[in-house]
Amino acid sequence: MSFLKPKTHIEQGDIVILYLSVNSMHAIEAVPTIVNKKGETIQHIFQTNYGSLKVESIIGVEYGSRVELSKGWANVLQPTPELWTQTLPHRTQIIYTPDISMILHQLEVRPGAVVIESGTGSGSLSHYFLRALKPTGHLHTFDFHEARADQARDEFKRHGLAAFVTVYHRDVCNLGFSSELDGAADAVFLDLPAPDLAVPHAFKALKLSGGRFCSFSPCIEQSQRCIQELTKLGFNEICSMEVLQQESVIKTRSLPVVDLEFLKSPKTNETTAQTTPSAEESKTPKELKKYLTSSNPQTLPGHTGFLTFATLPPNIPKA
Ligand SMILES: C[S@@+](CC[C@H](N)C(=O)[O-])C[C@H]1O[C@@H](n2cnc3c(N)ncnc32)[C@H](O)[C@@H]1O
Repeated sequence: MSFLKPKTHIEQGDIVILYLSVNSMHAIEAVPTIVNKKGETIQHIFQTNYGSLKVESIIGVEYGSRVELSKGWANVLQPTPELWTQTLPHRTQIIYTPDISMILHQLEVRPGAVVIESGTGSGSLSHYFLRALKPTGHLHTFDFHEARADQARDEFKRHGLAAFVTVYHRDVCNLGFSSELDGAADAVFLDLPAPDLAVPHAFKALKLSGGRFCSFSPCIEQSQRCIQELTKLGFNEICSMEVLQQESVIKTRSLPVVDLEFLKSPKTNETTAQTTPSAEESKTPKELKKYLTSSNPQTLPGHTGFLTFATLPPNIPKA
């Protein structure tokens, strides 16, 4: 139940983030025993690069504390959607925090909002929707892959979020969202290979008072087809964007400095020979000076997908 509200201490059954470093984290379930592949109940020992952890030992421990591993130590953290995205079991490609921040902002997801999502996938984005719309809103999430829908439903239950989400096993492109949801949604989000096929269903599901739409597509052709459908149905404020991270590395560097003082000297025919250094000389660095510099790192996170946003204005007839 560790996703539901802030807690001080780890309780049995909590999902706990075992934080070794910024690039090494694991999500573990705080239970003393587990069932192995042979069906035997065994003690829950979790292996890390810094040795093993007897999981029973963290039950009752304060969140944020440092715990001993057999060859080092780690911190035990309460999970947030951001930490979950970095540690969740991948059943599909997932959406990551930079794109998700833009999605939540543009869809104006807030407490009380009714949001429709498809596909559910690994539930990465769903956890952020749930945090934003609790305690009075609801997430309706759809996936046509039955095992994924079941796993997501089970995960939301174990995370204490079941009251705020309904998981459906359904092909939304062919069958649409449930008819009970017609005119019910404040926002619709699609992460599908053919989002254009689901746009008419999103149109139906949005409230008569209007709402926001978003589709995430790795390829621009998918976005183009989606935009054609949105335009036909009367959506406006249509906009496609990419969230790209541009990092700057700030460092003090020692750089060779060419002495350009000679440029200030008056150039007379007589003195030029003495005051102006030869081309070779002027290229020679005279000394190293320290400068505070800014540059881009060698590698930057690149393209993830195109985010297409649109608004359904109020009172568009849905005949
Ligand atoms: C890339 S994953 C979604 C990942 C998710 N946004 C996340 O962050 O974890 C796409 C999902 O869409 C589902 N899907 C594809 N076509 C679908 C359809 N027509 N109806 C419902 N689900 C569909 C797939 O089964 C898959 O689980």
